[in-house]
Amino acid sequence: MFYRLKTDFRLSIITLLATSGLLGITPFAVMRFLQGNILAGVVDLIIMLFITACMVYAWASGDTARSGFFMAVVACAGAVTAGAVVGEAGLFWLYPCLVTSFFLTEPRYAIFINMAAVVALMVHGVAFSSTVQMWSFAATAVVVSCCALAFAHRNEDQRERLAHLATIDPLTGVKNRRSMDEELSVATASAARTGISYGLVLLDIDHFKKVNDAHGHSVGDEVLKDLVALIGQNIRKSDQLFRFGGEEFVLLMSGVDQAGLRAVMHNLQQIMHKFLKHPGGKVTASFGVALLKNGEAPEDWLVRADEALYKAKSSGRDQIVYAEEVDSGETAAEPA
Ligand SMILES: Nc1nc2c(ncn2[C@@H]2O[C@H](COP(=O)(O)OP(=O)(O)OP(=O)(O)O)[C@@H](O)[C@H]2O)c(=O)[nH]1
Repeated sequence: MFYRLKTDFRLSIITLLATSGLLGITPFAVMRFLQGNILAGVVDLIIMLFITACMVYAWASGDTARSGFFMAVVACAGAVTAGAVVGEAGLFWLYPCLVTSFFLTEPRYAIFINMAAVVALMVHGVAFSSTVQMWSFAATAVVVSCCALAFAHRNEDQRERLAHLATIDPLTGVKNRRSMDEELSVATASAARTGISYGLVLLDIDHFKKVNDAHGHSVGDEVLKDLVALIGQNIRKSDQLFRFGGEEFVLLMSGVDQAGLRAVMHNLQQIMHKFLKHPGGKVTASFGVALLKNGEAPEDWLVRADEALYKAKSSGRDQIVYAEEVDSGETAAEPA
């Protein structure tokens, strides 16, 4: 539960608004029934019921876009009804609703909902004691909405940037290990559902420490960037490259069979031989390749590719080793 609240921003806003709304409205509902103002009490009850329904729907379905939209509509409609039924005192409820609209639903919907709420109250008119008060209310409602829009927009922007930073390797611009874990799970689930075959390549640059030691870390960084650019130019759009860590990368390919995988790997190795260089000469890499088995878990798949990579390293480096051959005990290193 706390995990969902931490990771789903809109769900947390829906929960916060619903909880504070219920806590805030309950005493007024009780007071109105005690004072004999049955209509206002029933309105409060209906609003509370709708708010609860929206929150329960959001938690149960995970569809926070729809429940957020309805929550914004319910909150604003409730505030308008409160203004219409209890008059001036009810107007204050609209302000928090105008602000939260922008956190519950898309800006264009929030603007529309907020405008509709303000116009409805103005057309009804009964809540205002004078025309000046009515226009002051309209002006302050617009100012509050504009500030909320700007704040929500900035907040969304920063959340997107943070999400991007959390999944991208800053040096090479490819996705990081965290994204890889997610994508491997997606791939294994998709293979089980659709039967599409997936290939996994673990690639490790050979003697990279020597490149750093001999030419400096910045040259090493350039080699990593060149490698990523080179691979990016020679794989399909649907293939994904991840930085596994240090000088190790993972290439995830979809819709490949054993023969296709061998052709791609051979081509990649040739291209690296031809184009990947540092000031002292050629840069080579070792590859561990594994085709996803039926029903295999992502961790086991990765372990097989890692074992193949280990074999490639121990067989002299600059080699491609296929996990199937390691499994069957063949000496599988494919020489350069
Ligand atoms: N320039 C640079 N170097 C890095 C980066 N990340 C890791 N390294 C270096 O990569 C080197 C990896 O060294 P090792 O693990 O010994 O591997 P290796 O020298 O490639 O040897 P083999 O893999 O056995 O062929 C270390 O020197 C790290 O400092 C990075 O982002 N930039």
